Amino acid sequence: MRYLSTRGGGDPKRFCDILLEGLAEDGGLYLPERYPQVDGATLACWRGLAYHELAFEILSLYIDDIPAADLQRICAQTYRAEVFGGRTEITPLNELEPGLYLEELSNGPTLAFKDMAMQLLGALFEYELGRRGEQLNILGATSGDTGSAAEYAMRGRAGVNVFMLSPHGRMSPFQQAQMFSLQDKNIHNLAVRGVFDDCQDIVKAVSNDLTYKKSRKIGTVNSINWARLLAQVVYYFAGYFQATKSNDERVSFCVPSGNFGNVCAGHVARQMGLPIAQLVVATNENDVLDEFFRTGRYAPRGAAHTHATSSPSMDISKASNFERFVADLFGREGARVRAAFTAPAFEIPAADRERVATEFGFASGSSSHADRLATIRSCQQRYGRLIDPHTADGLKVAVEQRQAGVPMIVLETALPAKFAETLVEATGAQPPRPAGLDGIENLPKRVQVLDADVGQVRAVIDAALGL
Ligand SMILES: Cc1ncc(COP(=O)(O)O)c(C=O)c1O
Ligand SMILES: N[C@@H](CCOP(=O)(O)O)C(=O)O
Repeated sequence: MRYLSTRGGGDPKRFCDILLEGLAEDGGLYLPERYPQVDGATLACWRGLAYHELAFEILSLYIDDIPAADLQRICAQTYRAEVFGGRTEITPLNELEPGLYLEELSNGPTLAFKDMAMQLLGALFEYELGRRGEQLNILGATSGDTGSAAEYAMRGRAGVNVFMLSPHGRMSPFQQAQMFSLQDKNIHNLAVRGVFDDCQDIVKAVSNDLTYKKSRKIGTVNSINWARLLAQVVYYFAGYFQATKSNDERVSFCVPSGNFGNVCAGHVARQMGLPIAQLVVATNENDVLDEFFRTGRYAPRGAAHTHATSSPSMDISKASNFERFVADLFGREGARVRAAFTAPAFEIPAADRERVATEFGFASGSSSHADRLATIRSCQQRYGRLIDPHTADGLKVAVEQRQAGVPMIVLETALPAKFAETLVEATGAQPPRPAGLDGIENLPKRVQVLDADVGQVRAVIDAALGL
């Protein structure tokens, strides 16, 4: 399989090259030249596979530069019950009521869905860097969960340093503690005075300076990296197999969304032929994506118009991965994609708007603080299940968008323990904490606070590398 930039520049590349490269040289994001097609016979063979076996089957359709035996071993070592809360299914499906399901994606080490891909990415980086005898300096941006998942996946790994930018004071106390309490020498936390989008802009600016990127060996763990998305495709198949008995059935997914990585993985699964009826994008008050799906206009907002909400990991107004979907919508016309994503905003023609829903199956909705609290409460009362504020955004929108006769799967993107304040406001009680995490907020913290300034970030990287 070869990979091409959404903006059409550069030559086709192989998987392991783009794994280490992250952002494409022309500022675009990598996509496979085509989506491998999965027919009924293949689905029938995959039904009943263990999660790591399913992961291997899907990954091998996209990765032809790692020997099969090695990839099989990496998948088996990554997707083990011990790493994912003792659950052998890895992403168990819970029936809330007939036709409405919650797929658990947050049983990994940092209690959010990011672990699903990040654990694999850590193993892939270590494998490929070892093979090449190289080092990688990861520059990442987080609104709360990518950061800790990446740091837990990369801590102590040979050949990898992590520099993680986060919006100063905007993550929950638990999220901050998870990241900032790590004392490993290869982990560097940089809190930026700004919002997540400022952090992501800095990551892209540093990566777009090709001389700097090459000389410092800068890579990425954000969903900028195709490998992140590819790993996330697997749990759409796993959810589908658990919710259905035959491959003639269709299901819909509702996905709490911010940077559009998670639902973009669903889009890839659907393009491969997984029988998905709808992909429902659920946003919080930062509803740029919902606005697009309702109106056809994509208008990213600045920091002043990005609200601090009680689902803070989705406080994003410039959805990086949206470019991948638009590349498919525009028939991979690189120049058109570049024009759209270098403009302050863009609007798609009416004919394309129709295709977004009919050909690609997208729908959307948004949720507010009051909705979130009400949904957490009603989910606990009706189904006896505690959910986190991001998952609540998803459940609220899922219930609104459900279609008769089509099972709806809501992706659970984090555990309630990460967002105690909102859980207490909704239910009056502290959410339970998995063992070993009591008092994490009181541990000593290691973090540097910086302005939203590319120069300051580069200076920290250079100092850490002894340059
Ligand atoms: C808990 C949680 N839910 C939802 C999202 C949104 O996912 P995405 O950015 O892939 O759209 C994030 C952040 O990415 C998150 O951390
Ligand atoms: N919500 C994310 C934001 C970054 O998203 P990514 O999927 O591009 O890594 C976070 O928790 O950091």
